[in-house]
Amino acid sequence: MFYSPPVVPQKWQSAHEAHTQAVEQKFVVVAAWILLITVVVYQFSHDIRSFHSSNLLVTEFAIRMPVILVALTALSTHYFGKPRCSGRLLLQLLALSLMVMILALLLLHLKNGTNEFHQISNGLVISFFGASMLSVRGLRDWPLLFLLPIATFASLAVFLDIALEDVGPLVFDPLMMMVIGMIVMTALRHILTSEFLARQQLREVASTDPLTGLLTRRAMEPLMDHELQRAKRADVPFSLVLGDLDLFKRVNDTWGHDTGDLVLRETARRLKVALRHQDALCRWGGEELLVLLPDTPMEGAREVAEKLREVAEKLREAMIPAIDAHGQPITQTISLGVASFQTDDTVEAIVGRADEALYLAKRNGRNRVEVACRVTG
Ligand SMILES: Nc1nc2c(ncn2[C@@H]2O[C@H](COP(=O)(O)OP(=O)(O)OP(=O)(O)O)[C@@H](O)[C@H]2O)c(=O)[nH]1
Repeated sequence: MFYSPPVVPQKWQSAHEAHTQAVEQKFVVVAAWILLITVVVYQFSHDIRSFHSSNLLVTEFAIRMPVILVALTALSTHYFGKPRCSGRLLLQLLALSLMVMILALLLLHLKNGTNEFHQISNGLVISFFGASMLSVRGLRDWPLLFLLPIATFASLAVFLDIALEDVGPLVFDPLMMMVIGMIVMTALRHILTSEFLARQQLREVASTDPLTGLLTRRAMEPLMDHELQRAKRADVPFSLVLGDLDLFKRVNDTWGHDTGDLVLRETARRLKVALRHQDALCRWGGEELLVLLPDTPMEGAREVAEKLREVAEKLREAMIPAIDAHGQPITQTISLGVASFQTDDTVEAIVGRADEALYLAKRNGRNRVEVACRVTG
């Protein structure tokens, strides 16, 4: 195939959906302004356009009304937040009301036998192109935006005894514009998706520690902020566990930096497997790891920390094949400090308390868990 459209991997599907919705929200504002201005201009520019059906002015205005109302609704949603309508729905309504308007105008002029079809034909070309540009979701929108209005129009034409042969030449150009519009919109959508994928890849590189594959400290900070806000708003607990590999310098000094890296990587992998899906584990510093435990009070966090300590301790058996060349097993343990959210907390304060608890764990002999004291106000 000469062209393959960008494919969004499963893991980014929901982020891509959010991105598409954000694009739709912006797009709808531009589209609403353009439609509002053009429809109003067309309503009041009959003389300039040598459009002589002034007796149909009121009927035409009624036919244009749905577009005006949908555009005003879209602008009101954007500027005042009310009514709450999704961008996609508004785009569909804008495109649909545009199609209904232009086909109804065509029907009106055909029925009344006016001779201004070159004007109507121009309007059809512009409207069909416009509606196809509003179909942000591509061909999925096509049946609703084109098939339904055109089928309704054809049925009404037959019902009103309008010969469909007379309509054919009028709709040929607009249908071509519809095809062109769909192609342009598809290309635009693919460009937007490619940009989204490039941005996601960059973000993933920036948020992943290359040695351990864990989140970086920078990626963890917004997660902690988010959890702090949620805890304050919804009164749900959360905890942090700060872990530090014990006497890690000795591993490096004895076995070399490469083996140190291996121990660090394997510890990180095993701790990650031991955590729940919603927990976040990051490399906080050199050989320091930080765990964010949402919806977890102090006691639960202590249990998790104890489990992590045991997992790290078992690393000794796991590492034997990896360091077989040296002929000796590595003993690697971890000390952990636990701190939980308290009213009026800040992220820095919780991390600070977890750090103090970790310091205590080191002082009390390493390979142990300590819990930060409650700060009473
Ligand atoms: N191999 C390797 N070593 C690292 C990495 N990051 C930090 N380190 C080492 O980790 C060691 C940390 O040593 P210290 O801070 O003295 O602490 P420790 O030896 O772990 O002793 P305690 O923390 O008191 O138990 C240093 O030697 C760092 O060079 C890394 O990415 N790879």
